[in-house]
Amino acid sequence: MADTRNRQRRHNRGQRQTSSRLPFTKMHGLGNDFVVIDLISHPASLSSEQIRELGNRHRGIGFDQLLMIDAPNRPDADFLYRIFNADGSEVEHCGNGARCFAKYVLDRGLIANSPIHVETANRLLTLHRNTDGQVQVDMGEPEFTPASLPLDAQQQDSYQTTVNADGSDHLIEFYAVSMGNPHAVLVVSDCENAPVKSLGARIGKLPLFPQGVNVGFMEIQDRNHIRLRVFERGAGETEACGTGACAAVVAGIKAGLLNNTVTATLNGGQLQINWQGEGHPVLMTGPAATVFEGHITLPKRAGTGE
Ligand SMILES: N[C@H](CCC[C@H](N)C(=O)O)C(=O)O
Repeated sequence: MADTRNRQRRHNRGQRQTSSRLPFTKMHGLGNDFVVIDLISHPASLSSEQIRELGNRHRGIGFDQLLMIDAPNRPDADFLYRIFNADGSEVEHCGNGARCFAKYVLDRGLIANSPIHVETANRLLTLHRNTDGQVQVDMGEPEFTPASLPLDAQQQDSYQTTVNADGSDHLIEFYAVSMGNPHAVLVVSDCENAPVKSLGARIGKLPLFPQGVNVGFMEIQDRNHIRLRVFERGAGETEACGTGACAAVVAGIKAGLLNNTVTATLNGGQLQINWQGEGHPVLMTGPAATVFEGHITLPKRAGTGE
């Protein structure tokens, strides 16, 4: 049944007519904010320039990421999930966005109930909305090979490099983790006062990371609690980063610093992260919120009389 529906959806995608008024929903996960558009119900295509303009917090709607809901390519998925940073770059994963994705499709009846199987650029996520409204995401397994980020280095348990920021050289040590998207995790003694914006921006531009990287600054409070701030690739420091929280906890567990279930406190609130070790997926649980609905007015297409 689902596959018949998805075959029809994929067929419709081939017939894509660009709508001139495109409905959107503004959502957030712990203050990491999103514009969500449903391309199954409202076929449209957006250029990276249009995405950048929509992401502008003064001239557009404003968001950290734009999330697109579309018909899946895989027969074992209910939906396709595409993610674009505010700078217009398309990326592989967004954890806070996945929780909002689940809320969106369930609230609108695009699917009757959990579990929801969601195809991304490089993995299959499973989303469950709990009775308390929180959403649990099976984020897939972390990867540590340099090629999985990518990271231009030989594989090690941790990496060291020198970064120039704020006019001086900083020798940094970081863990490299892929959650489908790349993360460099630094352990710091004082998260509140860490140079997240200056150092995060510089690390993100290092040639070590040919496709950029999300930079996490993790303070270990005890074996079950961390404080985390993330300078995100393509968005800057955000209120929260779901994949960043997963990457940080995985790095801490792998380094023997954390237990298997950790509460991560980000600027915008808390996420529960669980990882049972290599060969297991990372489970992330947290909230999702809808803020408002609106319409994007797209430029009329030449020759269509729209
Ligand atoms: N900036 C990330 C994508 C969004 C991740 C974040 N918002 C999350 O909740 O995981 C990247 O370029 O890989």
